[in-house]
Amino acid sequence: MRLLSYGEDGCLTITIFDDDAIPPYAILSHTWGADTEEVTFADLAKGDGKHKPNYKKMFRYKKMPGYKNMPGYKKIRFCGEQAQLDGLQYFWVDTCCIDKSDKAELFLAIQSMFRWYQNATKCYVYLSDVSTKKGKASRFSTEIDWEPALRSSRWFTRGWTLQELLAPSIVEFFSQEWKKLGDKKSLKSLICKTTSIPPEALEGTPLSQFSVNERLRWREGRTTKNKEDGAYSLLGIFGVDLAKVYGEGEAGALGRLMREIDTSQRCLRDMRSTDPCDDKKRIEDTKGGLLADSYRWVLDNIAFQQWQQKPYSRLLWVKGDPGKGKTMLLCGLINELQSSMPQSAQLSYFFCQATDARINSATAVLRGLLHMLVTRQPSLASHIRKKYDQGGKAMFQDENAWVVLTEIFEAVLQDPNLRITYLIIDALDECVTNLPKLLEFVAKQSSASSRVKWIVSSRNWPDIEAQLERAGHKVKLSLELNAKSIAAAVDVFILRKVDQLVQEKQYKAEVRHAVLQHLRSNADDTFLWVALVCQDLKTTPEWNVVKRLALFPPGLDSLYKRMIDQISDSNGAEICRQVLASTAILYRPVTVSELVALVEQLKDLDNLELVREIVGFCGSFLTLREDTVYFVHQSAKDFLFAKAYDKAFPDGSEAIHQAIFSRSLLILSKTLHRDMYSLEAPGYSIENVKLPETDPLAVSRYPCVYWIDHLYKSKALISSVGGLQAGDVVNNFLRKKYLYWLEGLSLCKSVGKGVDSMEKLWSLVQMSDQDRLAQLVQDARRFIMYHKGAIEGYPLQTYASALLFSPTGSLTRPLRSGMPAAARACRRSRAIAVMSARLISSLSLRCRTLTKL
Ligand SMILES: Nc1ncnc2c1ncn2[C@@H]1O[C@H](COP(=O)(O)OP(=O)(O)OP(=O)(O)O)[C@@H](O)[C@H]1O
Repeated sequence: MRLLSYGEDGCLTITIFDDDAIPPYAILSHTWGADTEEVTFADLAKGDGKHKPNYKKMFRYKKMPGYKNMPGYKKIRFCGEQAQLDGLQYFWVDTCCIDKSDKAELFLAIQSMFRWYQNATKCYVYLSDVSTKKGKASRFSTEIDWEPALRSSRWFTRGWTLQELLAPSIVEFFSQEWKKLGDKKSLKSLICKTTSIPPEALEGTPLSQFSVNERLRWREGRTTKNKEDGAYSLLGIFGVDLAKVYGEGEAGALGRLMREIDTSQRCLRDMRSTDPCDDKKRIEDTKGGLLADSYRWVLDNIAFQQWQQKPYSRLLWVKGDPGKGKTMLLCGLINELQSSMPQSAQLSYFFCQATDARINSATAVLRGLLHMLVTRQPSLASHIRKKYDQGGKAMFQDENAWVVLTEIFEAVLQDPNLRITYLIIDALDECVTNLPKLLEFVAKQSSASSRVKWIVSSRNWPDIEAQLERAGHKVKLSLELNAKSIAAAVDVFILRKVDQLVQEKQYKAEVRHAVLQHLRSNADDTFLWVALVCQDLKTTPEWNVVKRLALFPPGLDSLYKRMIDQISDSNGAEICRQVLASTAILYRPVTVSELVALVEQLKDLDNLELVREIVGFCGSFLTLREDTVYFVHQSAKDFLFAKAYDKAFPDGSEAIHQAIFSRSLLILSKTLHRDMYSLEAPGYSIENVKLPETDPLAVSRYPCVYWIDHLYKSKALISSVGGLQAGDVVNNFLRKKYLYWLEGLSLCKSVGKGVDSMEKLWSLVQMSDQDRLAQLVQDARRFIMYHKGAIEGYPLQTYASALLFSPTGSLTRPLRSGMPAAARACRRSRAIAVMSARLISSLSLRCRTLTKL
């Protein structure tokens, strides 16, 4: 990048900087005058022919006094002097910092322009048609009201100035007399009215959060000298890149731009497995809301400060026992970093949760982090597109996904234009799939770039410790070693919780005192213990509170044991146990209606309120948020498996898996049928599918995606007792419902998961010794693998191209989705008639055209 500066002798100098060594600079935004008026790069370089631009090293151009008489020089001087006033040595002006005679350089500059404006410390808008000192002044002042002139300034009508307004964080407006009129913050309402750009876009909300149509509307009424620039000036705003083909015309350039935006949005959609912002909100909400006074201690912590301030400290590892507040601490740190970091920095985070299959694997972590990074800095998408344009959506999901994602991630971290970046991963210990790979990646990459800082959290697991030990530049923050700070934070938490109880339950002073005392003496610096006790007290009448306190022993495990004993001794013990055990083995949290459908014992309860009540009885383990059932905490689930297995699963967890598998197939057999969303046309794209008001798949989504996982875990197929029977059930289902199931998977956007599930089923039947079933499964597995793309994009292609292009000997082909033969024949002849009519009309049109020619 070339930058201008004034030497001590007052001469203008131009210097070239490598991308990774660009000093702070100011940037000018203006409208171009006639070509003869502007100072060009050639004007500056004139007479200095022996120096050719060289991007490798810095060098200086000698001053040339000739350009000083040019009108365009005034704005260069303005920019330089204003930069000096703001303590900035360097500044950039497009008229003379780009050598436009060099086409390659010009194209590169167009590509880099948004970033150059974005990275500028300040952007000065020079308004040559706005004056503060001419025309009619008021009786008391010589100044005139410049607002009308600003509103109708030419600056608001040009194409390129749109990105110059949006990209930099600080944009200051100046009149032709170099008088400051305000900045984009103080002039926000005037700018919004003039441009119809919403205030959030001026305040730094990432542009990707505005719809494509909305961003396109911002350019209405703006023009550019070259027609194609109308499209090229939007590249940075949409975070895409295009080859510059001057001569293709505006429509051609806009058409290419729209196609590129479309592909890049599809790529981002395909990569998205979750929205970590939503996960963060949900987690905070499920855990009862974030209390700032209970995490702020970390801001004064030496290890944290060392990580924050020292360039060589790049990885902060927050470690602690269950319930010590790590997740909430990271939520708080994210908030603090977001509000204190410069606008040019960015933050990407991910919360692992073992209970949720979407967010408990190493690939999900990388996908989540990458997605957030690219949304914040769209230019990084080029690293993903290189792979995506070849491999499509499959590259995020298939067996090679980890390899591909790590390659992309490494390229992103090495990108010289990567902004200062904070990467945060919570609960590494809850990454169920491929944790060792993730740890190795973090350990290696955390020292790869000085622009990237990491925070990770986990329990005190020796395996994690051993892997992270390999990372250089790391700092450890052990919650146990900061017992004093944690104790104080837990005390604040206790006070807040007790005050809430006092308010809600109107405790007398002595009850309040007793609760406070008990919590303080038994909490053992564990937030979770306090939260669980207070949750129980919420449903305890005041007269019984003091007595009940004795039932909460110190220590998380003792508390959980007490809770499970209590459930076992209650009237509804069996139904509660079923609900608890089923929720513990489900692959994701389910809604109350889904739970009713999946748990046999609940099926006769037609009143959902009763089911919510039952969940409430398991209240110390389960919690309801937005009608979805969650475990109160991972440690509660861990306790059931590790320390109360016999009580929760007296017949083994396989029995619960089998029960859910059976219910799943029952639900699917009842609800799956052809064209469940009435799409009708085989060409109906999944992207246009809207959820019907009453979703026929509402309770079938979970079974659709996970029935094979439950079958697998139940071991029913390979059991010597019920193996054959289970085989028959599967055989029946596949013969009658296989194609409907594929359509269902497509509507649930889970065809990729379906492919993995069929692999699992295939490996299972191979162990089962059931040949007929094995042949059917192998064929069905091939079918989904070969037609994955078509079915994924167009649910009804399951019955069209997928069947049409499968071999005649295929076992899946005759399944024909259970449609009676007569109806099939009738449908086929109708389809043939329609196709023939279309063919004839297209042929006759071509004949007419040929005759005319
Ligand atoms: N800053 C805080 N504000 C509000 N609540 C908090 C805070 N810190 C901890 N808690 C309470 O403590 C509970 C446990 O905290 P958290 O889930 O963060 O622990 P953890 O160390 O991540 O546990 P684990 O390792 O078992 O996942 C939360 O559910 C919440 O109720």
